[in-house]
Amino acid sequence: TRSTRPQRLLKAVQKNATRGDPQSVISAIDHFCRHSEWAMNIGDEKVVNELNPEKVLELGTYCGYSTVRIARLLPPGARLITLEFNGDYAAIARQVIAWAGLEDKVQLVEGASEDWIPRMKEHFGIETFDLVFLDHWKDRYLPDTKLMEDCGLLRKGTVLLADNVICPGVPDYLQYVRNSLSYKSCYFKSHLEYTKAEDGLEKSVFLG
Ligand SMILES: Cn1ncc2cc([C@H](O)c3cccc(CNC(=O)c4cc(-c5ccc(F)cc5)cc(O)c4O)c3)ccc21
Ligand SMILES: [Mg+2]
Repeated sequence: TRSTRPQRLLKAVQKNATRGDPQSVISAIDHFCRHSEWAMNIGDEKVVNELNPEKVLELGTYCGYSTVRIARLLPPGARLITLEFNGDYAAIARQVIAWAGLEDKVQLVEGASEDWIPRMKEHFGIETFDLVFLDHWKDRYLPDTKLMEDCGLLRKGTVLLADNVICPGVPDYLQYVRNSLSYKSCYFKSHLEYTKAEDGLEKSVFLG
């Protein structure tokens, strides 16, 4: 059977990127996807460099592109936990993350966000996160944000960074973080990966 797109992406990484060099992995994926200048270029690097987060949660790994972009910027000892629901994507992402040499900073967990968010404390010993990157099913952004609040995983200053707030769009989540007194929210305009369609990231700081 034909290879899948994630399998072809992994082959491109193993062919074109240097093992242990995260930047070369990012360039190989950009080249493979012909990524235009993506919201990730504005959002992740700026936010991660400003924040210097120790504990990062990513909801939605896919092939590990944003995982590598964020993890390569983390200081020594910092950890990124990334949740991926789809086993095929998780298998590819593990190899992309390993190729980048970031496996000791990243923990990839297979499963659904709603199952794993309540287990962060007892399973990973994580009290609160400094940064959460939301990039999974768009109808899960809001319920999972409320779940993280209820589980006490957000502290004063925790930053939520949400991808695709315009396309495919997450209207219920946007309405919530922009109107809730518990968040200070701002929008980074960009465009959807591979296209010229408008998209953007919403950065929301939890006020406690
Ligand atoms: C519960 N749970 N917990 C963890 C978790 C992880 C997953 C998977 O990683 C997964 C699989 C498929 C799709 C997504 C969401 N992503 C998208 O749907 C998306 C779409 C577009 C776009 C935009 C315009 C188009 F025309 C087509 C696609 C652009 C984007 O950047 C996206 O992120 C996430 C699923 C549920 C999960
Ligand atoms: Mg996305």
